This record gives sequence, C-alpha cells and structure tokens, in this order.
Amino acid sequence: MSSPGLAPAGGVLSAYRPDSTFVFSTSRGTLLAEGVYFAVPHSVRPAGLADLPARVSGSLRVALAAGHERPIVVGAVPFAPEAAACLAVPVSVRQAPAPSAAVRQAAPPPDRLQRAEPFPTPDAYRRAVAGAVADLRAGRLEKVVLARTLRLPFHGDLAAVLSALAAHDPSGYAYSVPLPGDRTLLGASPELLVSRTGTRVVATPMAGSLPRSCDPAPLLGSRKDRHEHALVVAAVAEALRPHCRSLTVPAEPSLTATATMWHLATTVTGELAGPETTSLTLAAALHPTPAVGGVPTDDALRVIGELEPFDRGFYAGMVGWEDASGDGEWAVTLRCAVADGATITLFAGAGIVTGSDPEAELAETSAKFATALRAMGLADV
Ligand SMILES: C=C(O[C@@H]1C=C(C(=O)O)C=C[C@H]1O)C(=O)O
Repeated sequence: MSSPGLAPAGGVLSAYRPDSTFVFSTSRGTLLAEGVYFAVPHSVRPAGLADLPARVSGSLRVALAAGHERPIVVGAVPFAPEAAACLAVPVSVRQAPAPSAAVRQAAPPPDRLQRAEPFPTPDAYRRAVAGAVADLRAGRLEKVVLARTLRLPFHGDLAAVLSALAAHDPSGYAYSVPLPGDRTLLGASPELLVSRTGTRVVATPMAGSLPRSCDPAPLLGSRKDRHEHALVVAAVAEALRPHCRSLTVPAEPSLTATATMWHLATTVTGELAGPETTSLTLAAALHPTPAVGGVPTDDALRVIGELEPFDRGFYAGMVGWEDASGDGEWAVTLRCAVADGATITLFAGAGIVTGSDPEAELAETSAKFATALRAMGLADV
C-alpha cells in the first residue's frame, strides 16, 4: 500500500474515476485504489472458487517479490463460480475516514423512472416466485433466492451516486469496481460475507427483510423470516467451523436498518485454527450462502438457473480486498447497479421459502432497488 496518510473522505473520493478506481467504503474508512500493478490470473481449471484463494495469495507474493511494499488485492467476484473474477493488485491505495455528509443530488428529469424496464416483468417475477413455492412445498428444496433487474437510462454523475450510497448507509459497505468493457459496478451492501483480522473471523449473514417504511416488530416475530434466517446462519456456521478453533453463533438474530430496509442479522465470530486460512479461503467456503443462493445449494442454483431469465454477473457475488497476511474483508455484492454507457441495471432478490407470498417478495425487491434509486436521486424513501 502506498503511504495511506489520512485525508478527508470527501477529498479521497474526489480522486474517484468510475472507469479506473476501486472504492470500498465502510464505517471504519474508505479505501480507494488505482491502477493495475498485477491482475489476478483467471482460473485455468473449471474449479470455480476452489483455486481463488491460492491465485490471490500467489498474486500478492508476485507483487511483493517485484518490490511492491504493501500490496493488496481488490475487486469483485461474480455470483457464478465459473465466471471470471475482476481482481487485481492496484498500483496505489489511499485510505481515509468514512464520508460523513450526504451529497446533494441534482433533481433528475421526472420521466426517468417511468422509462425503467423491469426484467423479468413484475408478473413474470410473481409467477417465478409461485413456481419456486410449488417446488418448495413438494419438498425439493428449503429455500431459494430469486432476483430481478431494473434497467433505466442514466446520464448522471456516478461519483455523486457513490458518495450518496456511502452517506446514506454509513454502517454498510459502499463500493465501486471498474469492470471490463467500460462498465462500473457500484452499490451499498449491508452484508459482510466475511472478514479476517489476524485470527479473528467475523460474518454477518442476513435474511428476513421488510421495507424500512414498515414497523419492524413483526419481522423479529415472523416464523417465516426466522426460518429463512436460521437456514443462512446454519450454513455460515457450518462453512466456517472447519477453519475455526472456536465459533460463536448467537441464538437470536437482531434487527439491522439500512436507509431503505430492515433485515434480520446475526454476527457470527470465530478464532481461526491456523494462520494459513486467508479471508478468501473463508469467503470461497461460504459462497454462495443461502442469503443469495438457497438450501440445498446445488438444487437452489439449478432452480435459479431455471427461473431467473438473466445472468447475475457480479450481483450476489463478493466485493472487497485482501492483503499479503491473508487479512481481508468481503461484502456480499448486494443493492448494486452496473452502469454501462447511458444505461444502468439494478439487481435485487428475495429469499423464497414455503410461506412466501409473491406480492410481498415483489415489494421487497422493489424496496431493495430503492437503495440505488435513492442515491441516483430517483426515489425519496
Ligand atoms: C438477495 C438480496 O438480499 C439478501 C436477501 C435478504 C432476504 O431475502 O431477506 C436479505 C438480505 C440479503 O442477504 C438482495 O439485496 O438482492
């Protein structure tokens, strides 16, 4: 890492260029990385994520050997394990305290949201949810997450969108990743897939949601949401346990708020059994959790492939960083948008269990779109 002297986050974000800068902003600070010193090579095997931790550790060793003083790897990993990740050792990294003040947005032309194209259509999404509920009732699976997209024209300033994302949800993970083909992935995730700091491991799985405009009390009491949540926590604990000497899994979830949503969340903490387990070893063991996939994972992935008429790309993958010691922090790539020329595509999904109501899941995904829409000045939730 080049000398990270603390500068105001507004200052560090002013260096942001959507097509070339990686940004990862948390309540503890903003990391801004530029340039490609060494691109993490793609997998040559169809091994998916199995060799990802080694490819990243290897890239960090190469950078160290070439004289980079404090290399880190930053970027995003797509949802599908066989799809190419976008990870690199950047040339320079700056860090600054978290941004504090919301950025005022210019008022958008009023017709813009009307030109938004949902895909699949709301009707098709309701039908997909109903189809999944039929599968669930037939006992073929316990949970599956179904997503949808919203595509709209966008000519605005992505720097303003990114600062608004960070300012609206200062306790979340606001990010921006330059993607191949002059596209930009950006969003604000509430969910920590996993972090490793020395031997300390933290994961904050989420599942069970309501729009922020609702009273959250029924969420904590909802059997359907508690079940949906428990499935994710159990899968996260099961994936982390083999790597940990001790693991603490709270028996009850707590309520977490973002600017647009309420979620049930559980913070799982552990002590690593051995120092060789990197943050990405843990992330690869966890992905995809049932917060974005389902239970059992393979059946859920098959149903997602059958019922979702689009490629998730980087949505529901992971975004973050890892350093040469193996420490790192990876958020689930949620509440995201991909900007591509004059078009931006938003992604949002919801966990479906036997008690799911298609209309409520449609409303939940609409509320999740509001995170990006609000940052674009297109929703005032
Ligand atoms: C799938 C998404 O969010 C996930 C699904 C949730 C749910 O189903 O309740 C809650 C938080 C996230 O783990 C999304 O934002 O697209």
